[in-house]
Amino acid sequence: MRIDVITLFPDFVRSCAAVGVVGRAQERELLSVTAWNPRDFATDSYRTVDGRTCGGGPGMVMLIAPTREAIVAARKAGSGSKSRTIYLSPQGSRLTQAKVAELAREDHLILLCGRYEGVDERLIAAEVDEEISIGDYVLSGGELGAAVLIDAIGRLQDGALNDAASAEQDSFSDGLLDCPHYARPMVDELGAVPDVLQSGNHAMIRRWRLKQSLGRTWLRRPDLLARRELGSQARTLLEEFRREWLA
Ligand SMILES: Nc1nonc1C(=O)NC1CCNCC1
Repeated sequence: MRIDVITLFPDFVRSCAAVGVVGRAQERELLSVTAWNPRDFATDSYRTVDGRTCGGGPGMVMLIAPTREAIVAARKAGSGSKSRTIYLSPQGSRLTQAKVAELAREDHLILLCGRYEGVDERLIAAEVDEEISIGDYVLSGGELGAAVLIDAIGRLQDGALNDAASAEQDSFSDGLLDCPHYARPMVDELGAVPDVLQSGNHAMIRRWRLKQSLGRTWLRRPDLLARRELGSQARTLLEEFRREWLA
């Protein structure tokens, strides 16, 4: 998968994509992340990329011309594979794991990162396929949104995680929050690892983990539970968790 990022801060984006699972995915050529700076496409001697907001008011807006040139160059670099252009913005649809999984199947993504008040609306209308928000708050730039997207998508590339199963067990991957995790020592001054996890009984461990995921989701994110069909085993486990919790 190829990801091109349009950003005034290419070093930031490159450094985010060079570490951890995403860095390893790039080394394994499962993913490439390339940054394009609109400033490199500005034609004036000041390399201008922003302009005053039309109609007055505070702040600057990213200019069409250099930003569009950077998008076109990124699209061309994708050597013909169909690209999908995403603008990171608070006006976008909230990012979910389902959306991450959908985008992770694309061959070529172009991520547009706004700065200042954002990007000229005409450029969004002409070049952007979808606006995505990473949350209902305002950042100083879309780069953190792009970094979040690159990380979430990168870890889903086949071969990126040493154990592919962990992607399936992550929070949200099955619409539930993740279960608690423990490492040695089995007994610590902070407490002991639950006995079931020391039992070696894999069926009981799977049952315990599902029960914990269901219970945590019920306690912390009932909205997720409301959206999820529960099978009979899940309903039984959740009931068991609720009874124990309320006892
Ligand atoms: N929330 C967000 N999810 O993606 N991008 C977000 C964001 O706040 N972008 C900034 C909005 C103000 N202009 C600079 C960029």
